[in-house]
Amino acid sequence: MNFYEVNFDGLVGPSHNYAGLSYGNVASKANAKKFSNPKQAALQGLDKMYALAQLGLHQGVLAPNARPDLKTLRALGFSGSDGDVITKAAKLEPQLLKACYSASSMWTANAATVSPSCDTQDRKVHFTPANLNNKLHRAIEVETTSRILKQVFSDNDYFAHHEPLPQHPLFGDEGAANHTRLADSYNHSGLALFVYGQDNQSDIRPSKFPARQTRQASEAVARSHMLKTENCLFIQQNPDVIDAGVFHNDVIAIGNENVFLFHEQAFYDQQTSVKKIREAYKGSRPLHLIEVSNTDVSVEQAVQSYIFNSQLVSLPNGGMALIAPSECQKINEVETYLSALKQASNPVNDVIYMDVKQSMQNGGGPACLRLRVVLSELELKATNQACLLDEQLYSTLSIWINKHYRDQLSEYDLADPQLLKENYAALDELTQILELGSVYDFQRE
Ligand SMILES: N=C(N)NCCC[C@H](NC(=O)CCC(=O)O)C(=O)O
Repeated sequence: MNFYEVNFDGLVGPSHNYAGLSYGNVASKANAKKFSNPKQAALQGLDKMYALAQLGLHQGVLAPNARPDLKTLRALGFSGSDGDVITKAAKLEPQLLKACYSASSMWTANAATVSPSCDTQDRKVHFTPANLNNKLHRAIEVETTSRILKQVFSDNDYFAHHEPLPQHPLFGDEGAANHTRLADSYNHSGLALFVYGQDNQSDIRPSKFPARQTRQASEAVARSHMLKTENCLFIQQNPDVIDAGVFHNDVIAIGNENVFLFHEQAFYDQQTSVKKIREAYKGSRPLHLIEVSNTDVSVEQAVQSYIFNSQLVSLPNGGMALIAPSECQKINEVETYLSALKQASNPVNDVIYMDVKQSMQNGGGPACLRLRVVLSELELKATNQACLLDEQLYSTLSIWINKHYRDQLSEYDLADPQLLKENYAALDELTQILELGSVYDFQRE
């Protein structure tokens, strides 16, 4: 049976804004307080999805969380009408209001870890929604994200949904951003490569910025997903690059099928880590381990350009394409490296640049915006078809965005209770378009 990788991109929500909420994420801090353009952001994301669909790839859409998150604000003691809650929070705790207004669920690489059925011992596709424990604005995503995933992959014969890991720093889990699968092809069982920032039993950790993913979290996910021990590898990210702004492994490495592209300084004790990957890989096709040297692209350039946050996709007619952020074209060394990469003897034979600047300014490149789900033909049929992008859905979503989204948002707009009404009206309509039922708190009260 055929298996496909389906990219489920997060639709950028109508409250997309720059709040400087992510300590350790250089772009988030640098662009704090800047005006955002929600409509443009959502259209950029949708255009990326459409471009991939036009390459002949299966493309899915994941609905955003509803913002503002009134449930959290009410739990923190803000009471009265919805408008009262917003007004009081804006006055007394503007930072909390920003956290509850973040559109951060757009970065669905952090929505969950997913293991395809050819890797799991019960032959189901397993999902663990990420607890995103390190940041408040992200930790509040998990409940709704989990509901959405259950609505998209609802058939229990094919899909297994786990509870998120306990909300405690010991089990900080950031989902697929720290997980790569290396295999001969999507049809074959593969090596689940988990990259963690910190092992709670070791002192090797960054000194400045937080390590968001723990080894203990990755191990728990691998256990729940019933992966074979011999098919899992846990390696540590280089703490120094976390301190340089690499807050997830997908900012310094990218894998697809039998290709793994990574920076020379990506991992702790890199030589040993790479040796372990080579030994653990059981495919019969050659594994392409492509190490990018610091002379070709420095860590700083990698963080600025997000070269490793490209999507590496297998094309229907053979070969692979790298879907890179257009910021890569602004740094000579990076562009030169990418031109050489597609000429070199490896499966990557095309580089396609994509403009997702609105997301990039918050530290989210093309790969952050998508959750990869490898599905067999039958599993794909069992998936909510209203969430799969075709010409019709592309056009419906374009109209929906143009109708509901504001052109511009500043932090002061978050204090306006009218924004809440607009957002909820838009999302209510979206759940009908994507046939999700009542996934939002405001629809369930
Ligand atoms: N690399 C991956 N997979 N994801 C990128 C996530 C970016 C996100 N930015 C933010 O949450 C910024 C929000 C703000 O500051 O307004 C984060 O740091 O968690």
